[in-house]
Amino acid sequence: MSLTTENIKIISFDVKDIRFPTSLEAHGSDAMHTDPDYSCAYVTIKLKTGLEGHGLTFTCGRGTEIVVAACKSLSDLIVGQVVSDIYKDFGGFWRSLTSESQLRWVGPEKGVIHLATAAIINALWDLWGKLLNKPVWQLLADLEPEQLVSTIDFRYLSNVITKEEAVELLRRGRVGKEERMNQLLALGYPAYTTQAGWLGYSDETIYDLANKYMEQGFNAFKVKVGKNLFQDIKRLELIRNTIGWDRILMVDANQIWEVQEAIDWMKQLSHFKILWIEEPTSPDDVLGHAEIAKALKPLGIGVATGEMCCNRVLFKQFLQANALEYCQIDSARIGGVNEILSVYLMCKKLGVKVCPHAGGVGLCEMVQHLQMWDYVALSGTMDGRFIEYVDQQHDQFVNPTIVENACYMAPRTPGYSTTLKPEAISAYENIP
Ligand SMILES: C[C@H](O)[C@@H](O)CC(=O)C(=O)O
Ligand SMILES: [Mg+2]
Repeated sequence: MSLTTENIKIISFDVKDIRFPTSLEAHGSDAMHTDPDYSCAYVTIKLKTGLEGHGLTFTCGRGTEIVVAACKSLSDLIVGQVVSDIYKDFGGFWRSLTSESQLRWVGPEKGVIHLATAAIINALWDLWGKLLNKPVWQLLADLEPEQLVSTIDFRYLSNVITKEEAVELLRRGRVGKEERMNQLLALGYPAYTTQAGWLGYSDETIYDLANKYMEQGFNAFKVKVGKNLFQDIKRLELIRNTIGWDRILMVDANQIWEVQEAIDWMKQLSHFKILWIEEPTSPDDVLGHAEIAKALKPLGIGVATGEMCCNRVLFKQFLQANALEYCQIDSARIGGVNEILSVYLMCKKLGVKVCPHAGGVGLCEMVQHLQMWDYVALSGTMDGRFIEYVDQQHDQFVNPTIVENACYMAPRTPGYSTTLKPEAISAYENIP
């Protein structure tokens, strides 16, 4: 497709409420979300030619209908657009969604309206990949630095990163790109798994799943904590006895603690050799995270957060305040790919590792593209980084993630890997 000559209009917009009953077996459960039904608002954007882009934002069941309503409210801004005009000034188009003069009042750039933006923007990236016949990671890696930067709205970021600096980082990131691309295609990108560590799982299930994933080559495991200290200690004893002490272990509290409580709790768990504590407290509490990070650093425990960080500005503050060591971008939150790119660029500039969040439906499918682009064309390294892997609902997607030897294999099919199978939609659509 030529970006300048193509004159195809978007003719329709559809959004569906899809819910998988994962709570029945406690999949995805944590200290705060005790019974998640992995769900999504699933957007389809159709061109006059019949080509469709699909995008989604992850939800936990109830409430998906609110995100669906927000997607519908934004749809007037999409239908009738010439698609090449969007990609010519994707940053400007992104701003037209997030700064719509009346809708912005119900955000701005946060909550349900921003989740809806993510679903729509993700669909547009899927469509762009399909138009150019490239998987999104490769599309991103092939964009000229100026073109990639033009997809980003830098408003509110200039005290940390400017467009010019971003272009420069991307130019430098290109050195050795071909070699890294070949390595990625041959070996994939390392993953860790949370699938053995959901809070609602029995000891037997944790033991069996930890063994299963070790047999598949996994060397890094994440376990949920935070409900009961005694039970956490028992669970971590079980997991360490199973995986040994050479494998990597992370824990995730999903925002349950007060700041001091987080510090005290983690001191009781520190002898389990924990790489990071994830979401120890409110996802909005930048200074609280900074306090926790400072207190736990001498124990060798880093702070990870980001899956519920609402936008690039909050990420900026976390980075400015040294409040996180591991940045966990979430592909279906903030305003989709465009805004996430700005977070990667800030992390690159400030030397922070990105380890994407993927506990949810479709998140593994999407984040792999972002992290692979980062490796090939920005950070140029996998050191100390891995992508979360959760074994949920992959079979519902037309192009599911492929994980071999605990590594995500690079997607080869065009788009963002976000197309659900028609039979998944008909079986799991929630029709009120
Ligand atoms: C509700 C989700 O399953 C959440 O627990 C995922 C998460 O925190 C993670 O994967 O990390
Ligand atoms: Mg988490």
